[in-house]
Amino acid sequence: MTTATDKETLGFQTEAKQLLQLMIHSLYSNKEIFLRELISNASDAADKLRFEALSDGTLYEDDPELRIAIDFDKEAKTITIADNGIGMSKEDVINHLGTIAKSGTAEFMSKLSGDQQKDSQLIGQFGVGFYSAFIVADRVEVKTRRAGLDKSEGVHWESEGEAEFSVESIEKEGRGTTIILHLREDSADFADDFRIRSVVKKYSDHISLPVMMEKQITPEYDEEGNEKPVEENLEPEFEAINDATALWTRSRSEVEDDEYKEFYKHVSHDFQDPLTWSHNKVEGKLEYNSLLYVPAKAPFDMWNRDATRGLKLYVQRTFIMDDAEQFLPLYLRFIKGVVDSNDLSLNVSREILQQDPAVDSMKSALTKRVLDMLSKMAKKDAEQYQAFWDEFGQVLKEGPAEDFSNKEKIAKLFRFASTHSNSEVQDQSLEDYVSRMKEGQEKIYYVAAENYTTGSNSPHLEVFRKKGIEVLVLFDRVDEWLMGHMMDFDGKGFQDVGKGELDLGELEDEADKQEKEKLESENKDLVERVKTVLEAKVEEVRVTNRLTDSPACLVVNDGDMGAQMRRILEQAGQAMPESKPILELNPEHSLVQKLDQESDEDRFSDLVEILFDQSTLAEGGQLDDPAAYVHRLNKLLLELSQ
Ligand SMILES: Nc1ncnc2c1ncn2[C@@H]1O[C@H](COP(=O)(O)OP(=O)(O)OP(=O)(O)O)[C@@H](O)[C@H]1O
Repeated sequence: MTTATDKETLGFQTEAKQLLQLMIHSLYSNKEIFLRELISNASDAADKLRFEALSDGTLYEDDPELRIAIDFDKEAKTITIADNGIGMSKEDVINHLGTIAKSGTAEFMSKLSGDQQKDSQLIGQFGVGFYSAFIVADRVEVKTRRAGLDKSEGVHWESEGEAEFSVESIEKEGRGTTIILHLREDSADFADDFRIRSVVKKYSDHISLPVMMEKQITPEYDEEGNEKPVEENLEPEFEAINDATALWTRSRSEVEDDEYKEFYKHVSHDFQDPLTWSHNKVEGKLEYNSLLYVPAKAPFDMWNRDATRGLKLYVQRTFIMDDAEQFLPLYLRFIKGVVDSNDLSLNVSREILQQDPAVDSMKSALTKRVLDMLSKMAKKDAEQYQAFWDEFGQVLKEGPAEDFSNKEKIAKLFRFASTHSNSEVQDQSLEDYVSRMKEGQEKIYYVAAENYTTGSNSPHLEVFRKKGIEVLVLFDRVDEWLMGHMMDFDGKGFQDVGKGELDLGELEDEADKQEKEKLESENKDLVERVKTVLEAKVEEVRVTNRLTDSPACLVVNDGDMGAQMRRILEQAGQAMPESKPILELNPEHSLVQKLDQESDEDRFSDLVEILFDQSTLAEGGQLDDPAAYVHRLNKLLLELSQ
């Protein structure tokens, strides 16, 4: 009997095509990971079925024992991986196996350089999934049927991993997905019992689903040492080739580091090893297991607020949902892992999670775990912690605003660039800063700028350099906003060196104060003259002893927004209330002294305008009228050269 087929040939989405090519070339040296990826997908499919079956038991049909079965054919050079999980409908197949419906794909694609070596690292970060089949196969077939659909609604997908794939309806008795890999000549050695077993053991031992293979018949010998004939027509026997217990339910002492690492790759779809992890069993009022990982690299979509985040939630070993974001605060969104609760109901939904007080207690306990894990890492391995900080520091900086109760703990994890290390690497902790504070120093000083160079060369730092006082140089966009939420650390307040009158507290000696008063009275007239010129532009003019090399600088009033924060908000198109800076003059500087002696009012006013504009430029600001500045400067230069 022949039936009309509905076979259609479709083109891969452009990104999928590019990714396929890249993957085949770049993952060549680590071919065996295809098996991990396909087993991981099969295990996810089993989890999804288990979850849907909670509300509709008929989905199990008459096949409730979930498993993955692997078979191979040496002659035909094929490997077959079959699961009886949720399966896919025709629409699912077209959507999932013809496109890459992942957030961050476009961004990922734009980062590719065309240099295979560099790109292969990126692709690892991106996660390879189903397409990894094409690393070893030049033709891949998928036969699948979604649980609950009629057996006539099976689908056959096939592709050679070039530009196209075909889909066609088929009859499929059992639900779930069977993937047949037609191995490339150079990968034919994977069609081998020992090879498959060892790869599965290596990568997928921890999967809670049994991976079954046909038992090999061990030859038996008679007393004379001759091999006994094997019984014909013997039913093949299958055995699980992996451990098949959920890794997080095992005790810590039984789990090897390599197993933790492989499990991480399974839950996170990451390609690299995690930096560290924390595995805990909690008993008492609430009972749950958690296994939390810190990835080595930030995902591409970390800054996308809609990006997936959160843990995999299990209830009594049953998978409930991916991306359960209720268990960790937003500033820890980079953490991956599993939480398995004994208290929640199997019918729990996202809405219920949001209201459940037990979830709140778990969230605060898990948050502490993560913070402890990070501080342990910082103490144990500074290099590793630095790698973490470089990737995730900026996210962690959202912490004090979101999580007031852990403010001090989070602050201990921060690292900043500082005048102490004289480098833009953010590797100085607040504890270290405090331990280096000068006798009588009451505040933690910082300067905020567009970048490290502008910050560290800011005129505001001159007096601090002179007195040997350390200043933190902040240049991440979130920094000033962060400082707005920090208040203090270890009882010491934070002070923006570009804000308010210079107040060095106890660090200023009596001689300094007297000197300043003397300068103020000596320069009273000058200050008044400058004020008249800049009346429209500044709030106030005063003399200062904070400068050594620069003639002048701008500061903002204590209660006002810092200049850098203002610039960021203005760039983002926010309308800002009018606010004028304060101009501080260094009366010791010869330019300022010359200014004082200038009797020509026009020339005086030009010089003052130039000083003002230069002070704006020195702190990384932009001039309102750059052409006027250039014009005045050129006038001066001409006079000089005459
Ligand atoms: N064995 C399977 N059973 C059911 N659905 C599957 C199976 N394998 C893949 N899929 C579907 O195809 C989709 C794409 O799989 P793929 O492995 O490419 O990406 P992923 O698993 O979503 O993410 P990653 O690339 O990070 O692994 C899956 O999300 C799933 O919906």
